[in-house]
Amino acid sequence: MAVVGDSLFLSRQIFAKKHGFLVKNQFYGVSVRIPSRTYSGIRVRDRIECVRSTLQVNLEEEVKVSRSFPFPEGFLGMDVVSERELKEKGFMGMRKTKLVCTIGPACSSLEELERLALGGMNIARLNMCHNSREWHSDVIRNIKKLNEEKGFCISLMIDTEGSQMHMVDHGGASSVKAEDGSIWLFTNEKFDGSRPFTVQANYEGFSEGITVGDELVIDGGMASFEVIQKVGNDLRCKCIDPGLLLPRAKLSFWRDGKLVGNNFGLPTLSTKDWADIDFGVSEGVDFIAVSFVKDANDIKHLKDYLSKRSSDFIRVLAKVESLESLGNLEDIVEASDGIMVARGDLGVQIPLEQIPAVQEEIVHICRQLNKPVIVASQLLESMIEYPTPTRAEVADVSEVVRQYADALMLSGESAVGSYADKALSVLRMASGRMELWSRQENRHSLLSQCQLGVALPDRIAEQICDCSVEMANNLGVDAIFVYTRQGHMASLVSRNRPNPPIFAFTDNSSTRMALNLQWGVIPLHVELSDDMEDNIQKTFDLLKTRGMVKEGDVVLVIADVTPTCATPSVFQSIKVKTVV
Ligand SMILES: Nc1ncnc2c1ncn2[C@@H]1O[C@H](COP(=O)(O)OP(=O)(O)O)[C@@H](O)[C@H]1O
Ligand SMILES: C=C(OP(=O)(O)O)C(=O)O
Ligand SMILES: [K+]
Ligand SMILES: [Mg+2]
Repeated sequence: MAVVGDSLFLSRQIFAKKHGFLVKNQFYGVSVRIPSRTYSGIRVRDRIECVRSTLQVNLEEEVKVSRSFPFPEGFLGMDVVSERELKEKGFMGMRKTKLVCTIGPACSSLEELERLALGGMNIARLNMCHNSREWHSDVIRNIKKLNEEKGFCISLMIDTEGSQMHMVDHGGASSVKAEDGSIWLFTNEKFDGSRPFTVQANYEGFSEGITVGDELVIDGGMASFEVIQKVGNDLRCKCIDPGLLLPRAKLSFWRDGKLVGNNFGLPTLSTKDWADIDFGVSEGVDFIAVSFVKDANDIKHLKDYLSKRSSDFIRVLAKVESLESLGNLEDIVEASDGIMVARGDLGVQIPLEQIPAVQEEIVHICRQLNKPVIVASQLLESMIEYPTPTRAEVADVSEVVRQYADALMLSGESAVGSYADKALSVLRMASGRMELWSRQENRHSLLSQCQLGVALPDRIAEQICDCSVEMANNLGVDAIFVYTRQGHMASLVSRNRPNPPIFAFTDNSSTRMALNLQWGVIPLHVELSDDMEDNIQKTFDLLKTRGMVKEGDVVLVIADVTPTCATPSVFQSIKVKTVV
């Protein structure tokens, strides 16, 4: 590994030998951060040429090995599941809503992960609350192995633990019952094993600002207590609503129907979270989901940190799961690369009956501001234990799809459940059915006019995407092809939720993995040249050889690949082409 102060080689071959490898004289496998410019991605060849002329360049930080497998000639990177779906069901049969699975002990072996991959998992989520980094690292290795060897395209997400008040495990018991009227001591004092009627909180300041008469709610309503005495930092409480205390159950305090002491000034990212983030960077994950985001600064701070640490563009998702985040929603959405509606903790901080409306509002704002949104938690909760979902659960999943969220997420259903594959297939079936219904019934909810871009090229891009989707729907084209480096145009097209699938061609590896989260987008890898006609012909030929398009298919083509020598507006284009 090169470090700060190292100088950089002269020849491509020597560089490759040290930090990557050459295949057919093409350079693969590393990205390099050089002062004032980042050289990243797969095709470093041209960039190496320009570095060559500088002769000696100080590396700003260590050279990082990123996406490390060489793409063979003609590599498209279309995941085998989408390819199979296309061949079996045609363009219109392709699923649009993306699926995220939380990986836990019930699905972490290579075989189990492959079953989820075959079932349509687009993103694997690793919840850093649980298990060791070594364990997560093994899962990441397995997912990368499946991508490289079996042709899947599964993106990786880590989810931070965040600073949250909860009970610590109580001496191995899976749960403890709190009976009506029983008196309990809540303390931060550490003790081994279990003590009757004593609960240990994870955070020493947990009782700060709490007064006699406040209500202590466990896991958003599993059980409730009234604070009857404050003894130093400890709280003596009487159970007023009996229930189960599970390991790591969440604690929240209420006064006059309002949440009090919102995590008491704990930082959004703890020391452990920063270490987990560094772990994610070194493992080359695609997304970092930040728990308990309070405001946009939390996100800006992390994005700034990542831009200095990683030469890959790691997307930062904000989890909306606190009262505070709801107050700063638009700013948070704007600052982040996507949102997770984390209904689990949200249900601890706001009354449950408010969740459906809040969810719909967040999904709507994300679409307006062009950010992907995941709806998470308890979608199919009963399937942790049972092989079929309840009718209410299927209705909930379908409602998320009807609202046009980008992705659905499994938590315990896949992480610890007995029927992970079945739960995934319920998501697949329910989303496919609701998407079809929405199309057939023409239920498109049109975007309300909301101009995102300010500069002319951005406004042009937006107009092209809005109009092209109207065109694609009216003409009934088979597919939309978007040529894009950063994925912006692909996401603008996705935002309009078109009837046909969106094939997004990019030469940027992190763009390809990030687009996995976007509704209706099938990300593909292609070497993009400045000659757009050539790009289009090349991809048509490739897809035709693979049997994915055939003569007579009609494709709407949008280009967003701007040659360095031209002004952007000249090259953003839209055309309809028939495959010949
Ligand atoms: N990596 C893991 N190792 C062990 N258990 C896990 C892991 N990830 C998730 N789980 C289990 O799955 C459950 C549901 O996952 P999730 O919703 O992500 O977490 P939580 O319930 O803690 O918010 C967790 O409560 C935990 O029991
Ligand atoms: C997804 C969520 O976060 P976590 O599982 O990390 O608590 C949630 O609270 O809904
Ligand atoms: K988490
Ligand atoms: Mg949460």
